Amino acid sequence: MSLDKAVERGNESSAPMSTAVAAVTNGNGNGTGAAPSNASYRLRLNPNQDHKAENYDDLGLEFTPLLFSSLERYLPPNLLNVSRDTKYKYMRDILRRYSTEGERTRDQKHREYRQKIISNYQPLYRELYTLNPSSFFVQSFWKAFGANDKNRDESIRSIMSEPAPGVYTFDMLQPRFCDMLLSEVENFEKWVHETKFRIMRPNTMNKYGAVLDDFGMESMLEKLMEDFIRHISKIFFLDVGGYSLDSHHGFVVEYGMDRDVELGFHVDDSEVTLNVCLGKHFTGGELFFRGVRCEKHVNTETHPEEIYDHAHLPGRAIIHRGRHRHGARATTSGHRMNLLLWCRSSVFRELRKHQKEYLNWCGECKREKQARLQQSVTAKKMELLVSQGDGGAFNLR
Ligand SMILES: O=C(O)CCC(=O)C(=O)O
Ligand SMILES: [Fe+2]
Repeated sequence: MSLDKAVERGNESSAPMSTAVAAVTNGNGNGTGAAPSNASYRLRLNPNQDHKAENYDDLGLEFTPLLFSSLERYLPPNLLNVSRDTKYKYMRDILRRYSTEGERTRDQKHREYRQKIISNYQPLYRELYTLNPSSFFVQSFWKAFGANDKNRDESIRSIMSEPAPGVYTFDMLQPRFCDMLLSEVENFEKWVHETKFRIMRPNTMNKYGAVLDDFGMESMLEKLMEDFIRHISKIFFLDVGGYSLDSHHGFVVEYGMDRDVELGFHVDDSEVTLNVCLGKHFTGGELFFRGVRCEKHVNTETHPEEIYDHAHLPGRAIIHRGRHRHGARATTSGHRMNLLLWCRSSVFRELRKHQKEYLNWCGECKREKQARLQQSVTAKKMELLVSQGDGGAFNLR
């Protein structure tokens, strides 16, 4: 089985720039003032949580305005209270070092595309666009997140099943929420059809489905990632970024005889993927998993213990590493829609560039490491035996 990488269409590098790591050079707030030379731009290692950031909505041509509000908390202390314009220029110059002009133009076009949809599409259910845990989630799910830090981990663990290593399932969405989201997507597609608006599909492997972030659900899904998925990731996916997830791609996929039928074997462009079935009635569509792999080992064979098939149930979620190879079998009757949240960590991606060998999350790297260890233990044993043998021979002499 050869494998594809499901890549977000038209927005392949949409993870935010890794300001938290790459641009950060000192943690002691020794900023250099309002007009530094290119080499002396500094950001703090940790954000100033008490600082109230400015609004940059009217300056959002080159980068998304939210990026400036988030980055402002990382400014050196002597820059926090200078004019908004000075802060803007300082941050813009830093951000420019992390993308090419082509990438910036593409991002800008994408923002304009979203803006065009959002200002023309009339949502069916406005309440879906703001995260409301008590009406979105089943009680067991959102209650698990209410505990304090230490108990939270325990209560999250208590609602999870791990049917195969690295794959977790749990009840998540209320039936009413699933129905409303299905209707909202149908309503959006009706609008797309009527207005002949050309929309971008969720990724390179789907002809159907819709990107929820593109028609107004971006901040709701970001909150879902920040307040819920990051906590899960901290417990189960520390090796691929854990709590550091900081951007997402949220979409629905649609299957049926008149839609996409199946989804080929692939890895996601994410560190952690949340996949929740919304319904409606269907047969087939099971997910199949075949082990976690890094780029180098992505096409290596599957070992029996890595084989796992998952049947979808409306409202039930499955969460896994993006690099966990998987696909979806044919939906043989009815209509299946699933909510997908690909969560990414810019910190993990930055660190990953410097890590060349033995990735602890890749099944094949782990096996190779184990084999090397075994080899060196055997070699050591041989060495000892030989030297003892020599010794023995010497004694006999
Ligand atoms: O069909 C599904 O439920 C899986 C979708 C998926 O793996 C993806 O979009 O990355
Ligand atoms: Fe996938």
